[in-house]
Amino acid sequence: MTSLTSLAATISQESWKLTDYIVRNNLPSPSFDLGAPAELPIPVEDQELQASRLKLLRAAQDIAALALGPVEDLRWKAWNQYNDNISLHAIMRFGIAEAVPLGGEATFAEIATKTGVPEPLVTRLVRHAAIYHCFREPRPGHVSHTAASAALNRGGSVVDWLDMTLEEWGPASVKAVEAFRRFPKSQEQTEAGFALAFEGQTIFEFLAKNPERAKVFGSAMGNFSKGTSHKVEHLVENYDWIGLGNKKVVDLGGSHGHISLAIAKAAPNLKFVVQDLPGTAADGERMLDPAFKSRIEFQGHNLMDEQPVKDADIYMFRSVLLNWPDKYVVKFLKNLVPAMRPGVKVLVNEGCLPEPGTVDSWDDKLLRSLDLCMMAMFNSKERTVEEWAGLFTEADPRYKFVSAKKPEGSLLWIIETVWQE
Ligand SMILES: C[S@@+](CC[C@H](N)C(=O)[O-])C[C@H]1O[C@@H](n2cnc3c(N)ncnc32)[C@H](O)[C@@H]1O
Repeated sequence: MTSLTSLAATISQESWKLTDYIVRNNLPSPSFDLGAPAELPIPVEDQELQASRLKLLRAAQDIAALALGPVEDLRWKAWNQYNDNISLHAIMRFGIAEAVPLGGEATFAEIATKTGVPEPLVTRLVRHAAIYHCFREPRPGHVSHTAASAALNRGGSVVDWLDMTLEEWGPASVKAVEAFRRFPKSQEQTEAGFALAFEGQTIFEFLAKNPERAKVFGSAMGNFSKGTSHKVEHLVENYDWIGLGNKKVVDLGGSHGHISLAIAKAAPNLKFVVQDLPGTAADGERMLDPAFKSRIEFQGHNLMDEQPVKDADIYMFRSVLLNWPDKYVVKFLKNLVPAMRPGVKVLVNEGCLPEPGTVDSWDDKLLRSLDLCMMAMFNSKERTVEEWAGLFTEADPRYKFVSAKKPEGSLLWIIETVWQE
């Protein structure tokens, strides 16, 4: 049972553990100020410290909710998320962080001149964002940076992440409830929240027509793959790629080939065919390190069509099937059947929804948020291990489930099936 005092004790205890590590290692203290580290300086591989950090985060969230009381908590949850996004969205869209010099100050009028946003609006947006520690107003009318606004000023993947989230995911999520009210049993991407928000287009059609948005998406998602929970090393180090020897792997929906490349570096006898929609495959081929040209080939291929590579030993889907409703996953697996021979494997490297209460609530929230995000964007979902196994059986009972394992620290599981006649 949690109470204000036991949560406060947890917060105090876990804060001390983290502070002790930071002080003993002479690391900079976490702070909102400009110059503070952009990430909490705790090593990602130190599981004990990371567990402390999770306990602290959970307890801090829970104590805020208890201090509000259930009704106020619900009220503020709904209200704050939308309002915080207005200021954050505008700051990102109009480049307000870039208009303030790092280490200096800018007046509201100067920011208005640089960004073209009227001064009264700049004032309202910045004063709102300052409450969540993005900018400071050290004296009336003058703006300086905090650690968060400085990160926006420096640009890079965090800005791409905000850009993608606020420009595309936000509108899709606002339309999600309308989508499932209008199309309650739909398994079509064209009836998802995203399509309702973007003139009936699927996200893939939209990105194909808007290359500048595709670039932002690519950068934001690439960064997600580098995050600890999705990093490619989990797949490289937790499957016996070297033991496969001299085999051929087809990487379906492999984008620009960064996953195949990482595996190719670790297993020098494997060859790869990276398949994606023609434009993406062509870009991947152009970008490929010439040293790998003899081992990694790119091929334009639509998942909707029959698999053209018939002599591979492994067909791999990595962060691809979660974008598709069940009926399409079954279709994609059926499209592989003409290429199957006894012993050929299909690997799926995707998230698996846990049984409630079996994983840390922070990870649980991340997975369940991804599940809702998949619903809003694609009318698809995150699946349990049993649901994955069921889709293989539905596609063809000759797919035999071998194993499902979750590498330590990874949110993506490695699910293996083998073809048996
Ligand atoms: C979320 S990305 C995953 C990329 C990569 N596998 C990874 O793990 O980073 C999904 C990929 O599926 C591709 N894709 C979407 N629809 C497709 C289709 N109909 N046929 C082939 N690829 C498709 C997209 O272009 C994109 O590269």
